[in-house]
Amino acid sequence: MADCIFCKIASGEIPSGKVYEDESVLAFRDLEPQAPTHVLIIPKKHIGSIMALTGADKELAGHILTEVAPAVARSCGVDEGGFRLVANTGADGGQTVGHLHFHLLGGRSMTWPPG
Ligand SMILES: CCNS(=O)(=O)OC[C@H]1O[C@@H](n2cnc3c(N)ncnc32)[C@H](O)[C@@H]1O
Repeated sequence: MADCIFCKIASGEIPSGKVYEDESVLAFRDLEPQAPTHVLIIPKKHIGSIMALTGADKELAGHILTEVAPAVARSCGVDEGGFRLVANTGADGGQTVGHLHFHLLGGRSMTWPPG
């Protein structure tokens, strides 16, 4: 999507701290990290949010959850200590960038419930 900042990162128009990339997914460090490890995992394809996923995205979604997130967790060294994987969705969910992304936060203890 032309005016989507994460699409611009996915295309390389905007630089990012890449930690993982394949043909369909990109992961990069968050600009304002909320934990020692704070990585965003995004589909390169523009999908607005969790609510915009369709059956056609099942393989992509499964790839992110079963392969990419674990690989990023391992590469960031948070797989054993534990991490949080968050997809903020919509206004009440705190989503400010309208391109589906999963926050992978680790390196410190997380509190519950989330704020
Ligand atoms: C309030 C959470 N809102 S959010 O769940 O929508 O998360 C958006 C996240 O994108 C991050 N972000 C915005 N622009 C960039 C960028 N150019 N590079 C890396 N991270 C970015 C923000 O710091 C924020 O954590």
